[in-house]
Amino acid sequence: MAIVVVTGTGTEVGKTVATAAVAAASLAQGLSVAVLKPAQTGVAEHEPGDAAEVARLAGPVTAAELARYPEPLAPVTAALRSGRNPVGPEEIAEAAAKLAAVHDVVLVEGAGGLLVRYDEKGSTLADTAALMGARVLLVAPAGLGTLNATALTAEALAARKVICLGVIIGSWAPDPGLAERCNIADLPVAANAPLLGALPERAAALSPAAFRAAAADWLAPELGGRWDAQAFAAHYAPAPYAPAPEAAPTPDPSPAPEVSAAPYDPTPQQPPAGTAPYGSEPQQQPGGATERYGSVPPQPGESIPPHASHPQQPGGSTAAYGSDSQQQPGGEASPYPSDSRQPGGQATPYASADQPAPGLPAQGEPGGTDAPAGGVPAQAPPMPGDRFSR
Ligand SMILES: Nc1ncnc2c1ncn2[C@@H]1O[C@H](COP(=O)(O)OP(=O)(O)OP(=O)(O)O)[C@@H](O)[C@H]1O
Ligand SMILES: C[C@H](N)[C@H](N)CCCCCC(=O)O
Ligand SMILES: [Mg+2]
Repeated sequence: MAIVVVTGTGTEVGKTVATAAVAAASLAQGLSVAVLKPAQTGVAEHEPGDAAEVARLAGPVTAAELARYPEPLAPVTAALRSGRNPVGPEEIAEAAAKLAAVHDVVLVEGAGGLLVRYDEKGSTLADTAALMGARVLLVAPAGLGTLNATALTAEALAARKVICLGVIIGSWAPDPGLAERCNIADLPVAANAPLLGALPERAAALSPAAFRAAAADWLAPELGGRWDAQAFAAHYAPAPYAPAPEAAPTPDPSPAPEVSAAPYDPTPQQPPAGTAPYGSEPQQQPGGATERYGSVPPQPGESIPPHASHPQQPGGSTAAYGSDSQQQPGGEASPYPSDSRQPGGQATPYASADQPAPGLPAQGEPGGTDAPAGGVPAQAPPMPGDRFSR
């Protein structure tokens, strides 16, 4: 009934694991699920491919592959080198349509990123999604470098008028760094689509039973889960930016250099090594602080609101995506809260930055799936596959 294409910012970002989570959440809702991996590369004939991995983790799905090429390469390259036929968008669309006729949800997992070539014409998964009129889930890493790849993928989708349902973080570490924490707010901006989930780093290592029990904790209600984007953002929000205190001036013990009255030399002087050559030397501020952006430097004790002009979600709020899970009080796009509390002082289900979020097991804990999902919005049971066709 609904065909959803799962792409990523690249290879090895967690598309298969995310596909398995979406499949598991759908199965738990009583939906029938098919997984189609049009071109499986880098896997020998006797080995399980990505579709089989989804079935292992998620449960009883129909797992389909159209072509398999042993070398770990882009599909068209692997096909040509192996002497086998490439698969193109028409063949993929036809197979997906057949599966969609008898399943509620069909998840089509690409190979690598969106613009990887499938055939000699240069057809890509993006072209295939456009041909099928299917929506796309984008799996992205959390860390530094993800924003550019996410924005590029979003642009490529928009250029083909393909709708991105949202972003899933393919692997969320128990000890995320500053970039990862900031990217919770920045990824939806880069993608121009909401954040719809985050899979814990060790998700694929869970037993199938633990994976199935926890999958809904990692996915937003739009994907059949109970993951709360706002609570997740509040829990992991980084501390507001605070400039390092200025170092107290230290007395210079060396004697002052003697100044000799040199005769005037009219030849141009070379700038000292390390000086910017283009006349764009940042202005030096009193006190030695370098101000690059022309704004007034903070005074001691004055704090700067983090990303005060952070752009809002499309439409000024996140309601455009059929969920208000990311909406902030007053319709503001998500700022970076400075503590782990919900507006109004209510503690989030994420007790502290040191505690794993629900469904995100701590190191060494098996599963960790029984944490309460306090504050989770109630979700009406969807019609088969309808969440993907809004
Ligand atoms: N959340 C996770 N927990 C545990 N392992 C993970 C997780 N995400 C990814 N991995 C591991 O990282 C590797 C890449 O993940 P995955 O196979 O999902 O990537 P992919 O985006 O599907 O790549 P491909 O382009 O080959 O299809 C796999 O070995 C997988 O087991
Ligand atoms: C072998 C690998 N795991 C994927 N199946 C194929 C990834 C192709 C990536 C091509 C590229 O973007 O350079
Ligand atoms: Mg994969």
